Amino acid sequence: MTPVPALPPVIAAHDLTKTYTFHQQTAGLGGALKSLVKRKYETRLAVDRVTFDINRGEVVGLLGPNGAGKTTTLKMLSGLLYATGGELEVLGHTPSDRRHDYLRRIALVMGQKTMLWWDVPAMESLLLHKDMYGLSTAEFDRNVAELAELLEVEHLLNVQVRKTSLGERMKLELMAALVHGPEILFLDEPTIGLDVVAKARVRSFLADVNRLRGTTILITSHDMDDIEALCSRVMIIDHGRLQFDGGLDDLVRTAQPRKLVRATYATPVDGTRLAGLDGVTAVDVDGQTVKLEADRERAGVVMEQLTRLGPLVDLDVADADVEDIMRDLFLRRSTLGDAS
Ligand SMILES: Nc1ncnc2c1ncn2[C@@H]1O[C@H](COP(=O)(O)OP(=O)(O)OP(=O)(O)O)[C@@H](O)[C@H]1O
Repeated sequence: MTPVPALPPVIAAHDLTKTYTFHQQTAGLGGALKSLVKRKYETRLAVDRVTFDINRGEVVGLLGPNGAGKTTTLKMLSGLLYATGGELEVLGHTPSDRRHDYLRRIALVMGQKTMLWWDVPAMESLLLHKDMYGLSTAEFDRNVAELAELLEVEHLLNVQVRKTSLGERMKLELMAALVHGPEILFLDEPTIGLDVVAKARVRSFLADVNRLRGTTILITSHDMDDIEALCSRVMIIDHGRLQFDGGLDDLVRTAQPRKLVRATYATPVDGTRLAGLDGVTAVDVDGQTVKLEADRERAGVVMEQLTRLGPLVDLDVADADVEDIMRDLFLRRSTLGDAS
């Protein structure tokens, strides 16, 4: 049998770099005048030699603390910013060329920016997209019907956008982004500010879009539930550098998260004795219950100590959730960085 040739990645970034050049201006009129005469330029390395490939149909989470370079990366991929170094090819295009046939195949949704006109119904904006992307009426009608049904927004299409709620507006934003049938969807914090129900709706919609249309999705989010629900692969960026690229499971293994331990005793115990133990943190004693966090490799010793504290009636050991793992990871890195 002839082997099936591997498909090329839809996104290929090699040593992708972005340095911002900007000038600092001191506050007030004096500062403004001074900066007119003598400008002091500064540079900031926002994305630093990042290399990755993404294949068609993947849903990848781009994670990192504030200021890590996530939005800058998405903006370069979608062609809003040019890269200052490295190579970048998306769907065979150089994004910053902003060619129409490239823009026709991608979409960028930024949770805090709107692409809908505020004072008119969303349908007006959708019709504008129809013209902009040269969609036939049949294609447009089909896409609008499919997306409106998936998002349950049929009743909102003819309502002035300013009269919709935040959650409703995000659904309409997603609709506007997807009406031209992009192959790649770049999402920057799509669930920011939404309530629990709206977040869940957006997540299941995105999962449907990926499954039904095969849309490749690259998403940034500070909400780990978004990532856990959608992404099998995560890339972690910190200080502009790619620190991890792999499965969510691998991340949990690599990060060696601490164990969360909860021990309940038949009588009140003096759990403070555990506070001095190597690898033990966050000891909380409440009468007959002791809660603590233990380093994975010290867990055995800690359990042994717990059994010696008193008559044990229940012992519960769990892994930290992904959110804790990320917090740990970034905290550890910044502490290491500060120390060096
Ligand atoms: N237009 C700009 N000019 C100068 N510096 C910028 C500009 N935009 C972003 N930066 C800087 O580049 C770095 C990366 O910013 P970026 O917005 O990509 O981070 P982020 O990971 O998306 O953060 P957040 O999670 O807070 O949205 C930060 O240090 C930021 O201050």
